[in-house]
Amino acid sequence: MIRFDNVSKSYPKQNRPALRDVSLEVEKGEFVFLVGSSGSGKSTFLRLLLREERASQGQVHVLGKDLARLSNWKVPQMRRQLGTVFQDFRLLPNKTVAENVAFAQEVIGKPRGEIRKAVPQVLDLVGLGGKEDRMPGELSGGEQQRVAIARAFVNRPMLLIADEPTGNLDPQTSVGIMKLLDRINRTGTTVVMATHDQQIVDQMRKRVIELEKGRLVRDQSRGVYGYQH
Ligand SMILES: Nc1ncnc2c1ncn2[C@@H]1O[C@H](COP(=O)(O)OP(=O)(O)OP(=O)(O)O)[C@@H](O)[C@H]1O
Repeated sequence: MIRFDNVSKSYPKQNRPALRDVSLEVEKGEFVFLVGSSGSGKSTFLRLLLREERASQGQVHVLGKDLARLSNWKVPQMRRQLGTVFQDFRLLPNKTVAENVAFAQEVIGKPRGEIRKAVPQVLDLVGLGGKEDRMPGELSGGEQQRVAIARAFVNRPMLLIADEPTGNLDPQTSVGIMKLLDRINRTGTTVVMATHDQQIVDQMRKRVIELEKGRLVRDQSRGVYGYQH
């Protein structure tokens, strides 16, 4: 699903790389937490997966494709197989819950009939049945994140990328969101989630990858890497 081979990423005018010599693999169906303090490189890692950034060195493979060799016109096609969820939900404020979710299908040209069927199904799955016609501003943070997850999941992505999805939520609401992400993972969707929330990481008992100053310093399921401070 994901393979990083000796990946480094340097941004212009930064005196140290955001990622340094990172190698790892994530298999289909895994649930992986990406942890590390602020500035450790988590968002950079996720941006490389989405090909919003390109590696300075090494190879990034996603869904079997070497992203450096993927032509620009093929990037949207690759991204269609990925779902994304962010801390700030990123919903369209002037569209209803159902329209927000439908939009993800419209942009990839799904037929109307299919959209009409899929949207209520996925809203039921995330626990928002009956709220189809609400506007995002009328929902709690947890509900807004459920809409965002429904939107990310409606096209049945192979890989769901979540960047601090519980960052704006209280602990109880966060637990509900994590249960939902776990359910989605159990349908076969691989999940990679960056988080600062140690409590969630402890509760969920999933694979944990830790970055520190751009280096991979811990991969819980595969032993400790030999990085010395
Ligand atoms: N677009 C950019 N241009 C220049 N430097 C960047 C850019 N994005 C990130 N960086 C730098 O790269 C390093 C890693 O940042 P990154 O955002 O990947 O970390 P992070 O672990 O996601 O942090 P946070 O938890 O605060 O979101 C930091 O030193 C940051 O300043």
